[in-house]
Parts: sequence; C-alpha cells; structure tokens
Amino acid sequence: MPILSIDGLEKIFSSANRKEKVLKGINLEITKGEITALTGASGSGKSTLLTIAAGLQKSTAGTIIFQNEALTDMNPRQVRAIRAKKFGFVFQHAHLVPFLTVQEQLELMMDTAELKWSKDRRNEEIKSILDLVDMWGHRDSYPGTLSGGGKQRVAIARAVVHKPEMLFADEPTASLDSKRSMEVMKLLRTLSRERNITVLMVTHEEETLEYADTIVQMKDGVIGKE
Ligand SMILES: Nc1ncnc2c1ncn2[C@@H]1O[C@H](COP(=O)(O)OP(=O)(O)OP(=O)(O)O)[C@@H](O)[C@H]1O
Repeated sequence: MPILSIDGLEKIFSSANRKEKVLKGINLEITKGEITALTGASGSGKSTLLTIAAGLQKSTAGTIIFQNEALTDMNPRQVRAIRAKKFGFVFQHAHLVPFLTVQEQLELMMDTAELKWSKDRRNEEIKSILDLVDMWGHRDSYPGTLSGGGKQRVAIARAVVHKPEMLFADEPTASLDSKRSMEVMKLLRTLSRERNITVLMVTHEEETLEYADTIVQMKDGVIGKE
C-alpha cells in the first residue's frame, strides 16, 4: 500500500493575461521506504509536483492521499500540522539560520514539530542523527564555518531529526560537486533504509538516479513513459 497517492493532479497558474497548465493530470503512487526521483526537462513541472505533494502549495484539481487521509481536503491548519510533524524538507541550498549553531538548528526543528520529548531524548536524537551525517564534531559550529557539503548534511539532519515519515528534497545535490553529491545521495539512501523514511526528490542530475528505487520521468506536465 502506498504511503502517498496522487490522483488526477492538475495545476494551473493564472495571471492577468495568461493561464498556464503546468500539471496535466498526474497519477503517482509513492511506496513507503523508497526513494522516488522526479526527473525531466526544466519547466516540466517537477518542483510544482513536489511542492503540492508536500502541502506547500495547492492544486487546481485532483487528490493527494497521505497515510489514508486526503491532504487535498484538509484546512490550512491541518496541512501545517502534517507538514511540521510528518514531513521534512531539503532544498538546493541548505538555508541554515546563520546565528544558530548546528545543534541549535536541530533543536529549533524539534520545537517546530512540537515534540514532547524529554531533554535526554532530544539530546540522544541529536547525537544519533549528527553521527549519521558525520557532523557531531561540528555541533557547536555556526553555518558560516562549514563547507557546502557540511551545510547540506546539517540541513538533511535538521530535516529528519523530528522523525518524519517523508522527506521531500528539491534538487538536494544541485549546489554540490560530484563527490559531495554522491555522499548526499548515499545519506538519503541510508535514511530510507535504516530509518524507513520515504524520500520524494527532484533531480536533473543523471548520476544521482542510480540511488533511486523508482524514477519518474516528467515531460510537459505529464508523467512520460520510460
Ligand atoms: N508561482 C508560479 N507562477 C507562475 N508560473 C509558475 C509558478 N511556479 C512555476 N511556474 C511555471 O510552471 C512551469 C513548471 O515549473 P517547475 O518549477 O515546476 O518546473 P521544473 O520541472 O521543476 O523546472 P526546473 O528543473 O527548471 O526547476 C514553468 O513554466 C514555470 O515557469
């Protein structure tokens, strides 16, 4: 049974003089614990699909079912609660808060998810995820002192420290060189395998696709045939 089902999804962007149908009836099932990669030409609708699936923007038509509940029928407060507690996000740039240490970035995320964990539990989870991304030694560092790859590993740790069900990643390796990109992809695979986190990612980099369990090719707002 899929963790996320997308059925007949459409998105139209309208402005005063123009209407553009960017998603033209997307049907997609995301399997729990897998890495699904959305790929395809620039402008094919990958980021639009990812952000709608993640509840970051609304669709024009269609349904999205997450763990048996229709995200598309929820009010904004309900969607926000799912996003904060069950989803994690990583983008092309790490978007770390410049005046917080690595550990404080993670604590902020746990506060946002309103976790009822004890101080000891919080510390254990922070240690465990920073060990996994090989950044425990940098827990007291500020983002400005970290390398690009280091920042992105912290961003991934922050995205999953609250133990979300799904991680949405929009071009997570696009600002990294090839070696660092592969490290990030290995990390995403470890998260999916060891922590059973389902990953939906957008990528246009061919070499990252070997880490995906399922590759979804998009073309002009529809899912193309492989
Ligand atoms: N907020 C918006 N308002 C109007 N048009 C938009 C908006 N967001 C995206 N679009 C348009 O929708 C189309 C699809 O954009 P989207 O970013 O989803 O594509 P993409 O496949 O992720 O492309 P890329 O690989 O370049 O990021 C593009 O033509 C884009 O200009």
